[in-house]
Amino acid sequence: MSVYQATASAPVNIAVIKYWGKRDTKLILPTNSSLSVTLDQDHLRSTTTSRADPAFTQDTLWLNGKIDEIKAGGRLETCIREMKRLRKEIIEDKDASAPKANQVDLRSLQLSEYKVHIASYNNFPTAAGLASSASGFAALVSSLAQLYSLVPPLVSPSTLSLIARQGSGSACRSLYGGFVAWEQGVRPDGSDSLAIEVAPQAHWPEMHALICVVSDTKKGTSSTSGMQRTVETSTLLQHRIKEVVPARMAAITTAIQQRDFDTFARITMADSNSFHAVCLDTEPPIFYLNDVSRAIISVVVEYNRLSVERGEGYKAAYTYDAGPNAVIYALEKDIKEIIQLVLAYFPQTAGEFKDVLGVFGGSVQDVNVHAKIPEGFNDKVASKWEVGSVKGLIHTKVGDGPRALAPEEALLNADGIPKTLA
Ligand SMILES: Nc1ncnc2c1ncn2[C@@H]1O[C@H](COP(=O)(O)OP(=O)(O)OP(=O)(O)O)[C@@H](O)[C@H]1O
Ligand SMILES: C[C@@](O)(CCOP(=O)(O)OP(=O)(O)O)CC(=O)O
Repeated sequence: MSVYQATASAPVNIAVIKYWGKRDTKLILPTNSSLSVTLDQDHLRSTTTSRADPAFTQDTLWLNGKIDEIKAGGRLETCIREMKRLRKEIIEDKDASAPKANQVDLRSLQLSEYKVHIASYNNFPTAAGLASSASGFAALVSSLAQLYSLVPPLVSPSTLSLIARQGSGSACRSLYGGFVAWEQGVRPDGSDSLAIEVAPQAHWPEMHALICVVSDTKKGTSSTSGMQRTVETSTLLQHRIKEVVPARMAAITTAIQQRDFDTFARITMADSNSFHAVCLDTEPPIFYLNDVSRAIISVVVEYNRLSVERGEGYKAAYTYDAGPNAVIYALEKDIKEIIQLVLAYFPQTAGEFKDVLGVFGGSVQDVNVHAKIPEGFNDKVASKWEVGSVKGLIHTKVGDGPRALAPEEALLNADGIPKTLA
């Protein structure tokens, strides 16, 4: 009997214009458009295998080897149901004699009527403010799209993004590589609230990112509940939605198209600040940044001041999601200097984090030997922190969209059970 199984991986994305607020919590329709950079899956990714089988008795999902309950009416159920519906609508209803591999078994069920087993694995901490829900739901939708043959040119990533969006808003942007906008849309049914590609990865491959992991534990206020509270209580959010974001979306799109890093950096930092300002304007206030986050901001601000003084314009852009971890965007030519600077203020545990060693062209036991403050930098802007204040550094760059993986990469065994559990 045929095996109906597919594996896909999907990237994390980190927004430079932040999504914060829903106008419809069930359909996950945002109060403003947003824009992100997709990060390289060679570093951070979710991998998901989906399998449809007439012998399965219920839809089941394992996340990192543990069953994740698919609650009725919940986000996982919505995504799985919508992918089955799309399969039925686009393929099965159109062609009763659909290709054999997509067709029937002894009980005359269509593929979309089989129950599915899904195994997913994140190669980085889940629910720690590293956008696991974004890569996770994008990988889920991508693996089901492969399984159900809902692939281009029949189905575009934008169409799939409509479904990933209902898993987690930011997930819709992980359906594309490169630079991606999530257009808020106006229709009440959400059919125009989708992701579009602003520029592919190849347009600006020099865009690198340094993730400073300040905390890898579960955060206090989830994005979902935090943004809802902001919508209900913040007056500043209304100004952000109406006046601030639309102009920034247009300006940063142009900056990306023109590969204008200085403007890209100014807008990115301004929007991170605006997002954290509306968090503070929430009742009761929400604090995602901590003292380490703020020290990183001070270091980046001084670095940019020096860069302007040198006539080079802004060279680093910090941005923070709903947690204390910093993502610093910078061009490839400057990333080494920035990593050296970060090491000078936030020393790493010797021998542990090797994710930044690539730029130093070799391996040493203690990455801290590379710490260096550029000449002319006012080193009083922040104090030097203890080892471990920044727990890890991940050097990555702009990356591609979801990938279809080979059968050998499957996370399910021949019985449709995660290989790690068998
Ligand atoms: N690989 C995955 N497959 C399916 N669902 C996932 C996957 N990874 C994460 N999720 C879902 O996303 C939730 C975590 O989302 P949450 O928003 O709390 O954290 P985060 O995405 O790391 O942070 P943020 O979105 O604020 O950056 C998990 O509890 C799980 O429900
Ligand atoms: C701060 C953010 O990262 C918020 C992300 O929120 P989520 O997409 O995690 O929220 P839900 O739609 O409720 O799942 C900004 C962004 O990614 O644009």
